[in-house]
Amino acid sequence: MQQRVLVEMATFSSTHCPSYSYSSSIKGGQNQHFAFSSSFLRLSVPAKAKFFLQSQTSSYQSAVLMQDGAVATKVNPVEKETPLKKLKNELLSVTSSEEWDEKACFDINENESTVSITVVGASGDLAKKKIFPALFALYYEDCLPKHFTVYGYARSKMTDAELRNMVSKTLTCRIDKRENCGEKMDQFLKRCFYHSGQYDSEENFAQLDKKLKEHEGGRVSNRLFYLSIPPNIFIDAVKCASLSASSGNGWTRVIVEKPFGRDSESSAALTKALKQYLAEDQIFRIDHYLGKELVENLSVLRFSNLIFEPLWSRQYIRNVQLIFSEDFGTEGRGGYFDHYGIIRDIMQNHLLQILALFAMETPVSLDAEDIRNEKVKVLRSMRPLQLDDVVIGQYKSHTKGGISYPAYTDDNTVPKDSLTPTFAAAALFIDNARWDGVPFLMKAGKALHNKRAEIRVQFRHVPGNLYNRNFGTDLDRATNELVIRVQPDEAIYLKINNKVPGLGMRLDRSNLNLHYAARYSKEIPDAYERLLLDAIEGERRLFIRSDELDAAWALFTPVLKELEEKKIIPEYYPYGSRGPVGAHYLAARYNVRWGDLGVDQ
Ligand SMILES: NC(=O)C1=CN([C@@H]2O[C@H](COP(=O)(O)OP(=O)(O)OC[C@H]3O[C@@H](n4cnc5c(N)ncnc54)[C@H](OP(=O)(O)O)[C@@H]3O)[C@@H](O)[C@H]2O)C=CC1
Ligand SMILES: O=C1O[C@H](COP(=O)(O)O)[C@@H](O)[C@H](O)[C@H]1O
Repeated sequence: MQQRVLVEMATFSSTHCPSYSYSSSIKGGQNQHFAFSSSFLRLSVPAKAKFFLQSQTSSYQSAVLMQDGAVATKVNPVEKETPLKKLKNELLSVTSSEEWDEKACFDINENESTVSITVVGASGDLAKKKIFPALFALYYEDCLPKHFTVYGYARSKMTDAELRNMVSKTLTCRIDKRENCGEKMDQFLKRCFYHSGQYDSEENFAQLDKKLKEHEGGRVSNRLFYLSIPPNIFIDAVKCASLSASSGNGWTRVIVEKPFGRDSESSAALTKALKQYLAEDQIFRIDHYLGKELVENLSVLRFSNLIFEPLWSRQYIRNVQLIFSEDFGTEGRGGYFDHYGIIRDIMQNHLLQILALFAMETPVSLDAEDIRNEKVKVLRSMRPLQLDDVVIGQYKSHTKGGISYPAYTDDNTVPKDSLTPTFAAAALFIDNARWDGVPFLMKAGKALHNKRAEIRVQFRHVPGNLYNRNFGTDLDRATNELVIRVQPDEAIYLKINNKVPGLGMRLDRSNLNLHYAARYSKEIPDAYERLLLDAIEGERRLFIRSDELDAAWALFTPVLKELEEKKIIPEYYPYGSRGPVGAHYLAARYNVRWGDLGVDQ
């Protein structure tokens, strides 16, 4: 008996979804922009056909091995008219017709497959603020498959109409495309439903399953569960969703929100528990910073510009700074935050992910596994953070212009004697040939003077600089600095020295500036849009693999334990200030000045 495998083909057509392109991730593909389309072909074929398909990179631009040995192939869009016939003929040319079962071959076209997206924790903050608006934006941009249903699931009692009313208050339209917005919203809301249930009730999830099946109407059903719930109930929800509401004939994927544990042990326990119910390739651990436009652009900047990559090492780079600041406090999330603190909330994930993309070696390809392999390697080359290399702070109340701003511990859900840091600065090092000795400084804080996320790359001094005397004693001011402003007001600018026009010889500092708002009229999509679309597409590049997570926790767990065991008291800083002065001393120890605090930022 021949071993049989499942082959899945998706034909891509040029939809209106402009924000999405697969061209970059397809080996041998041309630079075409094409996007999600739900036309699938699923075949049960003899195993040898699988290898045939994988070799057909000209007709089938990529063949990706999926769970259970299935192969997902993406078909060249120009051939989208005849995928079934073409594939069948080509399969027949390498196998005899009796070898494959005609009955097991079925065409899952637009009318026969569906995607159900269940937002678990639909009544919560993240669902309202980010997930429903992102789903609507995808719908508005024509990026969702033809047949999709959105289900809200939570314990709160709500009717479909009440959910729709709640969701409608959060939806906005793209600034540059307001046409038919109201109409589109109504259409989207009609596809949204609600089911009330407990997170640990298989019975309640079975009821959800029944409702999903009614919407799926016998089509091949693909199901995405977005766990937008507190971490202590992740496992219950995964267990119930997987046992009682998995798809019977399509894929089932689960997006898991951070925090993924609070140290190495709890993270490993979470991974182990998740893997009781899901395979690794069904788990999509989200770090929404990876979906931000300028974070995605990091690889393009590095690997498609000749001028940057040669400079990307200890030879030319003096230090790298990863800076996150928010101009508001924990506001309503104090209960969650106090258990985690800023190092776990921002540094161990968002900033470290940016660092990994910034510092990794060139991946073999743009495939998810190749990129994630390189990220793991660089994380594993890093030295665990030392207590001496960390400064922590906590905001205290402050009155400015007659307005009084609260202290962190004024939050009712935070213990009055909490030592949880709301600010931290840290110096990290990568012990590999490229980065040996280069400090990677991180700074993250809440209730600071501004809201910003950026990467600053400070280059070395020009050796034997002919113009040294024009700079005075402050040579640092004359060095080049590359700033990648992730948010707000996305930009990439390079600080250079130039001559002030005129007869004299005065030098000036100027910015070569790629300012996104000036360069592109299109609004930048929210990170959650990109990530949701990727999860629907099965694209894992921007999600965290379990070994990445282990490596990330290994760097921070010892110092987090030490801070807690030694009950290190944070340095208090006023709400709305630039944070504790200790951050400057830490940077100074490595001859660094924070770039965001200079006169010409
Ligand atoms: N909010 C944000 O900005 C961000 C959140 N996250 C992560 O996303 C997830 C969701 O966040 P968020 O929406 O803020 O969370 P919420 O605290 O708003 O919780 C979401 C929903 O879960 C249910 N819930 C809350 N507490 C409990 C509990 N103790 N036991 C059982 N159910 C509970 C509630 O629904 P009901 O009572 O109706 O069942 C609530 O509406 C969390 O893991 C969070 O860490 C990550 C990044 C940013
Ligand atoms: O994950 C988190 O991120 C937000 C900041 O996200 P942003 O996209 O608005 O920059 C932060 O406020 C929150 O504490 C943290 O959990």
